[in-house]
Amino acid sequence: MTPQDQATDGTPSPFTEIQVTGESEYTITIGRGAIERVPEALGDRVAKVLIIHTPTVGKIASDLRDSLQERYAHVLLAEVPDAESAKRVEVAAFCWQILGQSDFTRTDAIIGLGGGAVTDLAGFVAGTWLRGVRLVQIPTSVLGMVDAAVGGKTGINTNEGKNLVGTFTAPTGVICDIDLVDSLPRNEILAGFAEVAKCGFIAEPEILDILEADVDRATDPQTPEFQRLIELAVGVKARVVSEDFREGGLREILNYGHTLGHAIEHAERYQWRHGVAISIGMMYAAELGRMAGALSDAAVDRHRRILSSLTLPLNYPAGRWAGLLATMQRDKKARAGMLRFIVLDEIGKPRVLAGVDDSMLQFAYQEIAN
Ligand SMILES: NC(=O)c1ccc[n+]([C@@H]2O[C@H](COP(=O)([O-])OP(=O)(O)OC[C@H]3O[C@@H](n4cnc5c(N)ncnc54)[C@H](O)[C@@H]3O)[C@@H](O)[C@H]2O)c1
Ligand SMILES: O=C(O)C(=O)C[C@@H](O)[C@H](O)[C@H](O)COP(=O)(O)O
Ligand SMILES: [Zn+2]
Repeated sequence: MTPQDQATDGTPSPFTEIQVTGESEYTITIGRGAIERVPEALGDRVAKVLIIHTPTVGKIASDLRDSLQERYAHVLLAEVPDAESAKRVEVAAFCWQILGQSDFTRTDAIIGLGGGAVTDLAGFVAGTWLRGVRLVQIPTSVLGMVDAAVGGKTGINTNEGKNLVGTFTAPTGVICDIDLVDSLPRNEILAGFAEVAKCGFIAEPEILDILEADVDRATDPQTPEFQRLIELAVGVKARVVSEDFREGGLREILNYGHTLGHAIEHAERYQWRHGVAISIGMMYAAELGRMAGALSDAAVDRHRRILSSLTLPLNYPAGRWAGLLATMQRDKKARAGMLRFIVLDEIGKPRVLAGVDDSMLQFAYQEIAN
């Protein structure tokens, strides 16, 4: 991962550019006004573009269509249901139908515009149409910018669980235009910061220092601290994905807090924000890390302090353990029926914890149950 402040022709770039390398190579462009870089991200020889978006960003989508129409023969919009309702096979089929009826070929492209749910769906559609067409992600939520749109994981949900169907589909470019989060509700900003804090806990303590110094400035899109945090979190993700795109090992650290977090999302019928569920999941993983013997009380308290400063929840009802445990058996990190968790030995030192007996899992749950 190489942050750059110079464009390839040597002229200074007004944007921060972070490269993903390895199996897939692409640039993540960050900054106010970065949406002007969409044509570069799409690349040459594209004739048709489908912009998949939610109603909440309809105006951004139609402005983007108008600007791209000067350059591309056909620019279409596909408006899909909001939030997790987008991540359903019926919605993917609706998008495939538009692509089929518009004769999209392998040189055409899809843009995912919206929160993480839409970029997950758009990525899945791009990865499956003709076995893969070009994809540019334009996240409009904090969570999309620092995580969902950035690393090439795509997915939809099934009745049995979260993200159970999906692909690894690298985008040809990711555009994180900070202007786009100006309309994002405050509670969505804070939920997105769960994934920012996650990057701090697993790999980048500077993130935690900035959050602790002044959480209001850190979460205000008008401040330099906000953009710095987006860049730091994207940097963590880009570094990990560059080394292990297909989650053979290292990439699992990005799943910190997700084993329980995904089970909570399932239990709440996907009505909870992802970041909110992950906050509880990280508190649980911290308790587990402490019980597994390594994470200090001070580090667990640091989790508690930082997540509550973001007004994120830390607890879940005591009586729900059996159902959560059953759902966690379907976690993608499980191997041969054995649950595996990401835990920390200390801040910035994640590892896999496997083969834990149910009593320890339940004991850790009691620490976060209310
Ligand atoms: N693929 C990955 O690596 C990855 C990583 C993290 C999360 N995810 C997935 O991302 C999803 C969560 O993403 P999210 O938190 O962005 O949720 P989301 O996509 O549901 O967006 C949250 C809400 O904010 C609205 N919104 C988005 N941008 C807006 C804007 N600029 N102005 C006004 N409203 C706006 C959306 O319409 C939605 O109502 C989950 O499905 C999660 O599983 C995927
Ligand atoms: O990019 C990854 O890898 C992650 O695990 C990032 C997570 O924040 C994200 O929620 C991801 O979608 C979870 O993936 P899953 O494979 O557990 O469904
Ligand atoms: Zn996540």
